[in-house]
Amino acid sequence: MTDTILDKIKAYKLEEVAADKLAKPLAEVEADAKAAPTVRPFSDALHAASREGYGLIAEIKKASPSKGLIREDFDPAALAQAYAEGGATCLSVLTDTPSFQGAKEFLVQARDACDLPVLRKDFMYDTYQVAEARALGADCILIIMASVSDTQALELEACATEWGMDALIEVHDAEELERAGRLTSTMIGINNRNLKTFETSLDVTRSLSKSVPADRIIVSESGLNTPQDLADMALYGARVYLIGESLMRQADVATATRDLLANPLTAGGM
Ligand SMILES: O=P(O)(O)OC[C@@H](O)[C@@H](O)c1c[nH]c2ccccc12
Repeated sequence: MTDTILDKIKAYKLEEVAADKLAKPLAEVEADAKAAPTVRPFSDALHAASREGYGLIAEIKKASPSKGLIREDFDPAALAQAYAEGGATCLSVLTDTPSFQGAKEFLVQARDACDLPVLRKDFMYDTYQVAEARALGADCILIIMASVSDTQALELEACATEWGMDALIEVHDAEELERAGRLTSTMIGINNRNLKTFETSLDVTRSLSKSVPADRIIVSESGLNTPQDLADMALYGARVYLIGESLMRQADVATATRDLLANPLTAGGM
């Protein structure tokens, strides 16, 4: 069977982590993590925002494997400030370089420029990467169920908890959602994009949302463009959104963010 994009990413990521461990041993990363700025509550902020209106995790994303370069004029600090000004609840910063032209340094720059909690958006396999996330200042990590075993997911989640961080558990089908139920994190990200094919459809949130237990909060991820898309997802119980490309393509990111979040479908008004 030919490798999927996700298989290829996993292969280079494991090599990268092995090289990073040689360049900077775990003990040093842990020392940096202990000295890092205090954790900002990520999931609490989203819970609170989604009770009032919508919660938004706004993504700082320069490029992607499916779209190539998304934003030429790319300054993580300025983008973080624009997102905060536009009313984003949290930030997501891509730290993967080969596929997304991201960088670890972008996370540091974005977080320093605002008060928002920050998700390290990367492909996580090893608890070394979790300690590294905290050392960079991250407040939350991503666990992609399509790319890890149950044991790995549990290890990554436990490590995030030890460092005081939250975890966003990403799923794309019913089986992954079922596996996510074995973890304790309350944030379930339903990725509308299939990371093996890059096919994107909001039907993924429409169909999986009904199987998410009531004590979890749904984050609808990817392919969201308009206020109508958000209202549509809200009808399926998703009041928190992870959005990158459609905002990254705007000249005025603060205004675009504000416009996207205006007039939310009120909670209970369904
Ligand atoms: O740019 P979009 O279509 O708004 O999507 C954002 C985010 O959901 C997407 O970047 C993403 C979701 N899960 C991921 C896992 C790895 C890398 C990237 C992602």
